[in-house]
Amino acid sequence: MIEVKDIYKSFSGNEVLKGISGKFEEGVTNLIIGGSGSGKTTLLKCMVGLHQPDSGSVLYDGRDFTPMTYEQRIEVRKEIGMLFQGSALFDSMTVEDNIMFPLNMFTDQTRKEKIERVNFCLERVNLAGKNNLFPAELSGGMKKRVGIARAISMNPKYLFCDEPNSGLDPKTSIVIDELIQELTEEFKTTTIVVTHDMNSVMGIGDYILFLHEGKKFWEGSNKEIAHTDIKELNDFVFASRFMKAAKDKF
Ligand SMILES: Nc1ncnc2c1ncn2[C@@H]1O[C@H](COP(=O)(O)OP(=O)(O)OP(=O)(O)O)[C@@H](O)[C@H]1O
Repeated sequence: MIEVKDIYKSFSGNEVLKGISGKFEEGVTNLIIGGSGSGKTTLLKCMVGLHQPDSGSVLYDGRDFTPMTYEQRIEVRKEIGMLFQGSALFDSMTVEDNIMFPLNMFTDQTRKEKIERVNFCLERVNLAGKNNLFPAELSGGMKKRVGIARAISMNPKYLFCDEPNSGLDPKTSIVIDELIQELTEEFKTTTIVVTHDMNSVMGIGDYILFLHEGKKFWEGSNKEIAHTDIKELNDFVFASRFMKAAKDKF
């Protein structure tokens, strides 16, 4: 479980996060949603240590991450898998080398062990045998799946996904969402997905934290979201005419 407590973060006097708290349980898919500029990515970066919050704390199963030294953070970092926006694969490396990268960085496994792990991860994301392809030879959806394979290569306790559906067609987006949900349940990871994709919200949002202008405006599940009367949340979730019309069916 990851808990954030009263996180504040400003950039040059611009207060972006204004006291965010929330609990992200293991084995379920937790979403951070909100409009553009609401602070989702900033919160995620504060959680993984890419930004230092001005105040507040981030607890990884009770371990307070924010005051940790660089060396202590590395130990927690080894337990974190991260799927970056746009996949962030190394273009000059094969699929195999991309997935092996964290294993080379953080473990002293033999090459045979690393290849076995790469093959397991590739199989798990339905890309068995694609080891020697380069990112340029992959579709957007395949790149995401390689990104996921790399994110789970270290068998993480915590899995962060920043906009996993960006740039994907709706059908491929659902495949990626379902894969994230399956892996979360199978490996009991504490999974946090930053998204503004409404299909994801309705499909996999076990717990949803809605940010608006740097504040937590609402939290709940995808079953509850359709029945809230918070205007800011309704404006966000049911922004399109299609979603407005479909609201009563949820
Ligand atoms: N490194 C930074 N320096 C200065 N301002 C920043 C920095 N990072 C984010 N901001 C500002 O913080 C605000 C929130 O940005 P953030 O990227 O967290 O929003 P978001 O909800 O993830 O938006 P989007 O959905 O568009 O990615 C924006 O006003 C942005 O300009």
